[in-house]
Amino acid sequence: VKKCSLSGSWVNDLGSNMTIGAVNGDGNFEGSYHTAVSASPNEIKVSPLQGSMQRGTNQKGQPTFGFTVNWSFSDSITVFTGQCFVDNDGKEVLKTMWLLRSRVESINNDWKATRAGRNTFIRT
Ligand SMILES: CN1C(=O)N(C)[C@H]2CS[C@@H](CCCCC(=O)O)[C@H]21
Repeated sequence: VKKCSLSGSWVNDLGSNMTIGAVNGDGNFEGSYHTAVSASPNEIKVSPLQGSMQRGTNQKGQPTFGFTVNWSFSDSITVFTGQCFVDNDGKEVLKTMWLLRSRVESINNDWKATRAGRNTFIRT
């Protein structure tokens, strides 16, 4: 039967690597995110992530989830949400959408402070 587990190591098409630890009884998890690219001029560092996945029998082994990456090298934060699928070749894949919120100097710049996108992760 199809079953997709979030724990372990993942890579996306931007070359970012993510490692997710064990999912606890509440469906919560922690991990780390290492990005290859950034909008920040600062030196890129590994950043912590924390999140939750839906549990319960109705997930049919392909659970939905959300997590937040608190960037350790820039004044920004990204929230991801998505679902863990087993694709048609039997491979696990995370289909996600994300919002990247950067700190801006003034409320007048709030309009340009949030970037959005889609992203797919496969297992490394
Ligand atoms: C590399 N990325 C990646 O793997 N994404 C899915 C997107 C959404 S988070 C962003 C990186 C943000 C780094 C911190 C900053 O530039 O403020 C970009």
